[in-house]
Amino acid sequence: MKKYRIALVAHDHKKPELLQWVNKHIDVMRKCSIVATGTTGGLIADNTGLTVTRFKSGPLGGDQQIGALIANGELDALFFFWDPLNPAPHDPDVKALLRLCSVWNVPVACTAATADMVVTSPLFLSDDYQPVKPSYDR
Ligand SMILES: O=C(CO)COP(=O)(O)O
Repeated sequence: MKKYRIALVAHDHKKPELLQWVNKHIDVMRKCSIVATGTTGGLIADNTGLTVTRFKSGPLGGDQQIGALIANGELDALFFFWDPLNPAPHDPDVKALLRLCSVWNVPVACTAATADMVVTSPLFLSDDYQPVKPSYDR
């Protein structure tokens, strides 16, 4: 079974929800190779024992670092619990990250409910399933 390469990101008010979600799916998470933005990654590593590769904090470029993974075909799914109720200083980066998921057909879950469905799908962790990678003529 291949190691699924996932990214975990949450804005501050959503961090408790993401941590709870990670613990709920801890067995699946152990089968994944996990990257995260800085503060999110620290929180998850400290509270779950999972190994997490931490990038910069979101406002300092962490979202863009994850975007680079997507552009390079190095990420299988993004779990991004962004905050719909509080403005982020780096909102352009947030939009850019979500946009790249659409550009490259990368599964992205922005709510715990969607994230539940993604990780419980038989396609998740499956060696057989490869999402169509769009090719762009430019
Ligand atoms: O701001 C973020 C995503 O846009 C998350 O960054 P932190 O994980 O460092 O809080």
